Amino acid sequence: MSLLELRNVTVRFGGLVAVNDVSFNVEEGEVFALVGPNGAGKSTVFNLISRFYTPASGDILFEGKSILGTAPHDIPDLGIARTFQNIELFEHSSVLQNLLVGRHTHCRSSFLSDMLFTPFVRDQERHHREAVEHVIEFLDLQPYREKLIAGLPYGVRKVVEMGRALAIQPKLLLLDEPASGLSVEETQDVAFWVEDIKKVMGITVLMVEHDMHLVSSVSDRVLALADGKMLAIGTPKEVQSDPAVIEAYIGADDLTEQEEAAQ
Ligand SMILES: Nc1ncnc2c1ncn2[C@@H]1O[C@H](COP(=O)(O)OP(=O)(O)OP(=O)(O)O)[C@@H](O)[C@H]1O
Repeated sequence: MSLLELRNVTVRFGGLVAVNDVSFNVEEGEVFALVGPNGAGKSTVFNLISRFYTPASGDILFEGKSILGTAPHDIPDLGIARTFQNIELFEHSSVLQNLLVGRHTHCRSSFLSDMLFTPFVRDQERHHREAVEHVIEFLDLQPYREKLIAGLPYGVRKVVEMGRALAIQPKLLLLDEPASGLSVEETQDVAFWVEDIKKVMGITVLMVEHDMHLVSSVSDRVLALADGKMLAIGTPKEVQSDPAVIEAYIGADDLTEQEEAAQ
């Protein structure tokens, strides 16, 4: 059984087919990348798995069960955590607080047990702390733990965003353009984190990424999309040399050049 499976998924926005009959499986323990030119449907696929969107047809299975009946706020409870392209952190809270907030979406205590601070709540609290401390250690965030997000460099915020998702201790981590806006050195760090998330933490990773160098260096398998359709699926090498993929990227470049020339 695959960890995640999309079966013939189609998404429409009015007359536009943003995702067109897409099927793929993500196996436990792999790093799987979604690539494709702008507007290919990558973010829409992420938003489907997060349950922000519901497909017009098809099914999405996590650990063999359909998640289409699961509300977006219950998705982390299944073991799926995500980062966002435009970092979504509490700007005026510390790194530690942001990571703890991530954990608390997992909290199973009731309002009454919280108020009474029962042994169950104390146990949960300790468990949350331990999980967060582990992530801080893992991502080398120790120097920033008490710092407010608002004062941190962009590259560190990206790492905190990843930490917030990891603090949930997910089975599947969705990384939405983890290298966007980062320098070459910072992107190399992301490659190391992704490798360690897979090898040391044993977490399966599904990522959307434009940086093909990063994609080739960390991904086990890649799915290329264009105009909502599947173009190719396979190892990074197989996908990069696929004629349909090359064509889609060249087509996209031509379009960008035409748009630039028209301005
Ligand atoms: N909420 C929405 N309402 C209407 N159209 C949408 C919506 N979200 C996405 N689209 C359209 O669906 C198509 C796929 O968009 P999507 O954002 O999934 O592409 P993408 O591959 O993630 O692109 P990028 O790399 O630029 O982020 C695009 O044509 C986009 O304009």
